[in-house]
Amino acid sequence: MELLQTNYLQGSIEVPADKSIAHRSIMFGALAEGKTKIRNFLRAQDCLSTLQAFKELGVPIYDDGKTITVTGVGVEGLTPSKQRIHVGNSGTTMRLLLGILAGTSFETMLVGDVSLNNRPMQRVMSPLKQMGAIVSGKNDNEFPPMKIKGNVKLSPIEYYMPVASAQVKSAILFAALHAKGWTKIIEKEPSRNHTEEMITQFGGKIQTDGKVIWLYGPQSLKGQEVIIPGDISSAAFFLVAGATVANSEIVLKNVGINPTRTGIIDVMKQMGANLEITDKDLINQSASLTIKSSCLQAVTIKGAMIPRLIDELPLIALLATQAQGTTIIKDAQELKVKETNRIDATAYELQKMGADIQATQDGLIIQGKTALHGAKVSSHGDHRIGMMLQIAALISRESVDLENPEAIAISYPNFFKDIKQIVKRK
Ligand SMILES: O=C(O)C1=C[C@@H](OP(=O)(O)O)[C@@H](O)[C@H](O)C1
Ligand SMILES: C=C(OP(=O)(O)O)C(=O)O
Repeated sequence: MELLQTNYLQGSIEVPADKSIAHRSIMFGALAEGKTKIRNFLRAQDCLSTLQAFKELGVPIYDDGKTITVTGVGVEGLTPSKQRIHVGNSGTTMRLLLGILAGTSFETMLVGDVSLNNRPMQRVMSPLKQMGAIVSGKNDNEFPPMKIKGNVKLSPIEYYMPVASAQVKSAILFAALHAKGWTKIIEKEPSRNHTEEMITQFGGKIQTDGKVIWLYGPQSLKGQEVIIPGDISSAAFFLVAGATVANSEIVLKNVGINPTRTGIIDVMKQMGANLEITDKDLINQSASLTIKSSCLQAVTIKGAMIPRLIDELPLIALLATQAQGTTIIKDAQELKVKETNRIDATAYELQKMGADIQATQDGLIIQGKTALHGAKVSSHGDHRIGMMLQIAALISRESVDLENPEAIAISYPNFFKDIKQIVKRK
C-alpha cells in the first residue's frame, strides 16, 4: 500500500478510546455485580477479542452500537467455554484473562495468532502457579497456546516482579481479588495503573505506595458506568507528525493523561516540542493536546521513564531522527517481546528510509537531523510499527510503500481515515 504524503498537517482529531481501559472495562464489568455501561468503547481487533472471550465464558454483553452493556456474573458465575478461546494478537487479553481464570473451577484453553505464540507467559504463569492455579504453555513451555485450570481456593502471595509490566501486575491483582488474605506486589518500576484505579472505581479496596501494592481478598465489585478517554498511545502518532512536519498544527481532543502514561509528553517537552496541554478534565483524566512544528533536541531515555512510554518508543525513535544530536534509548529490552521485536523492526525499517539508527541490546541509538527518503517497508504484522512508518512517510515526502498495513486495525481501525483529515497538499 502506498502511504499518504503531505506538505503540512492541520486540523483537529478525536483519537480512539484507550485500549488498556477498554479491555479492563469488559473484564471488570464481567466480574462485578450488576450492570456496567461502557461509553466510547474501542472497537478494534484487540478489544473485540476481549469482548468475545467473555461472551464465550457466559457473560451477557450487549452492544447497541453506542454503549456496551455488560451484565456482571462474578468469577464464580463464569462458565466453561465450549471451545478454545481465540484472543488473536492481544497480549493484554491473554495475560489478564489468565489472572481471571485462575480463580475459576474449570479448565480453559487460550490460543492466539502467530505473533502471540512467541510472547513469553512465564511472567504470569509463575505468580499464578504460586497462588494455586495450574497453568501450562505448549509442550510444557511458556508459550501459547495456554491451558489453565483454575482453583477456587487461591492463596494470596507476596510477589517481587522481575519485569516492569502492567499486564503481569494486573493478572496477579485479578487473581488476588479471589484469594483469601493479603496479596502484596512490589513492582520493578511503576507501570500503568489502570487496573488499580478501576478496582477503586468498581467499589473495591486497594492500597498503593510507590512501587508497593496491597489488596485484601476476597472482594466483590459493583457494576459502573465507564467513560473511556482517548488513547495517548494513539495520540502519540499525531504528536510526532505535528512536531516534525514543517508548518503544522494539530489539536488532539479528549486524550487520556493518566500520569503513568504521559512519558511521551514529558520527553517531547524535554526535547523542546511546541506542545500545549489545555482543557484538563481532572475527573476523566483527559485533556486537549496542541502540537506545532518544533525545533527538537536529542535526549536520553531510560529507567523509570521506559514503562511510561513503552508503546511509544518506535515512534520516539522516529522523532529522534529529526532532532539535533544523538538520542539514546536504554533499559527497553521489553520492546523485544512485543507483537514483534520492536527494537530490531524499528532500526531495520527506518534504516531502509535512510535513518542513522542502531539497535543495541536494550534499546536504540539514533543520530538526528537525517533526511528520510522513500522505500518499501513492512509493518512486520505489528500495528505500532505500521503506524510509525506512515508518520515516517509524512516526514520523508517521498513515496513509501507499506507491506501488511492490515495489522493497524489491531488498535486503530480508522488510522488512515484520521490521517487523511489532517493531510494538506498545497
Ligand atoms: O496493561 C496493559 O494494558 C498494557 C501493558 C503494556 O504491556 P506490558 O505489561 O507487557 O509492559 C503495554 O505494552 C501494552 O500495550 C498494554
Ligand atoms: C504491546 C501491545 O499490546 P498487547 O501486549 O496487548 O498485545 C501494544 O498495543 O503495543
